[in-house]
Amino acid sequence: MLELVQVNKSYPTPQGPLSVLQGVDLHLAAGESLALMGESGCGKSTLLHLAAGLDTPDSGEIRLDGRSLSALEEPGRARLRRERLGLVFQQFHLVPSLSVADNLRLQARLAGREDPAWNRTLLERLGLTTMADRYPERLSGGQQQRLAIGRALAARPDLLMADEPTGNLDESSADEVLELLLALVKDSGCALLMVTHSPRVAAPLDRCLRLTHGRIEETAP
Ligand SMILES: Nc1ncnc2c1ncn2[C@@H]1O[C@H](COP(=O)(O)OP(=O)(O)OP(=O)(O)O)[C@@H](O)[C@H]1O
Repeated sequence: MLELVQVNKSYPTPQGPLSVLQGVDLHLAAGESLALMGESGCGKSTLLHLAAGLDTPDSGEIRLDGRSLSALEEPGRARLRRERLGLVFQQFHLVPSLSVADNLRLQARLAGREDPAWNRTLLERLGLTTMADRYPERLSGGQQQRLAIGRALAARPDLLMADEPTGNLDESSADEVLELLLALVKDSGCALLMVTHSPRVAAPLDRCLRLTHGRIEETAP
């Protein structure tokens, strides 16, 4: 469902262009889960942002279900993100002025795909039912990240992209959040592309890729 073909990306710096991705090929099938690992600064977030259409490559092709992202202008890419992708980042990016329940349904509402029964199930599975009327500032870090995961899944995306989703949490909250994320991804049948530093986090996923010197290789977690 997601394909990257010979993707190159560099950033301008005062010392000249910094080449981050060099001919990256990646294929993710529907329903498959993939961990993306590599040293800090090797380009994992860059790759995820390109795959989500949040940034554009210098060259190469990125396709979602055979449709080229580069053929779309930003409004088209934004619509595709809203309707097909769920995004979870290390920072939770919740809307502080919206309650837990309203944060959860935000993306589904924007995608025109709100499902109250699924929202209730998500709140329950995430252990947030009794907190539905609270505002995010009154949630713990783990609860905030669970809510961010729920928001990403509420619109029933085909692909969930997560960038170090447990990176801001202590070890026991991280384990709990990860377990929930994987269970919900499995139940909803969506594909998962997850950036992580942790072999432990990567271990339960179907495949693991390592990004080294701008190139991708398949590896054991
Ligand atoms: N907008 C930018 N302008 C210039 N350089 C950038 C920009 N964004 C990222 N970089 C550089 O590109 C390289 C890759 O960054 P990226 O954030 O993709 O790495 P990462 O593997 O996700 O790192 P980490 O694991 O530490 O989050 C780094 O050297 C970073 O400093």
